[in-house]
Amino acid sequence: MAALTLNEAASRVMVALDKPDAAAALTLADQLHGKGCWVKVGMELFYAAGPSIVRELKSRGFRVFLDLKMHDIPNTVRGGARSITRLGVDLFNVHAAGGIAMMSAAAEGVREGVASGDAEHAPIVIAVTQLTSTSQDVLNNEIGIAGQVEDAVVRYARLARQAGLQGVVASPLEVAEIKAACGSDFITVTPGIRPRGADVGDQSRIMTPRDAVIAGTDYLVIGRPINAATNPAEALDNILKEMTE
Ligand SMILES: O=C(O)c1cc(=O)[nH]c(=O)n1[C@@H]1O[C@H](COP(=O)(O)O)[C@@H](O)[C@H]1O
Repeated sequence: MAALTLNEAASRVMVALDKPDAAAALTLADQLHGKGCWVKVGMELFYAAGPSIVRELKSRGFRVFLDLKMHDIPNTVRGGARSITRLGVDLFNVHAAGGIAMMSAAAEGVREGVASGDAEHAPIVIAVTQLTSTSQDVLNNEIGIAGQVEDAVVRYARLARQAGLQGVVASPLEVAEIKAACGSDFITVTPGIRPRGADVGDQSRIMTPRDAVIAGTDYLVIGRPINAATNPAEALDNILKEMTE
């Protein structure tokens, strides 16, 4: 495998703007401006700042992953997906646990949003498999799903593919099995990234940035190792350097 250039590495990093309001998120975004990374807007920021934060980030030239993890009846998810598509995000997610009908409805909502003429492009839609905070023990003994985490993840990935979605969110630990089951073009977006020595926090299924690249993941979602750093730009630079080695 050829080593990544810094630009290639940056285009595969999605920095989670997990901040309490628009001002804090935009301060962080401005520190990352020009690096070539994506930004991710999740629940904390979106519920505080609303759709306008997506427009602000798009106007600054960022590619935006809207992480609202929709999980509802198909009709509701279809409408949500239509609204998100009109908002102009580049990628968004739903929960695979909603099943094939729900995930297909998300894809249908995207088509409707594009057909309405209000969207410039169709966002990529991916499905969350098992959250990276879920350990083998919690899966088996708390949630009550038997078997290996990887098998549960691959099962959800297959459902997402069947529903016509373009990829999944999973841990980088599961990328090889997902690609083997769903094809190399099936996109893997992987949180649970921790540089060596970084605080693991509430994550369970983790990998270093370098190992995630070697595992063949398409996108690395990185939050606290960058957004809680004293110097986020420097933290990102260090991670990009590691990814290219
Ligand atoms: O969909 C996600 O982005 C997501 C799925 C998942 O399984 N695990 C996960 O951590 N995430 C998100 O990825 C980010 C990880 O942040 P850190 O743990 O701070 O690096 C957070 O914004 C999470 O909401």
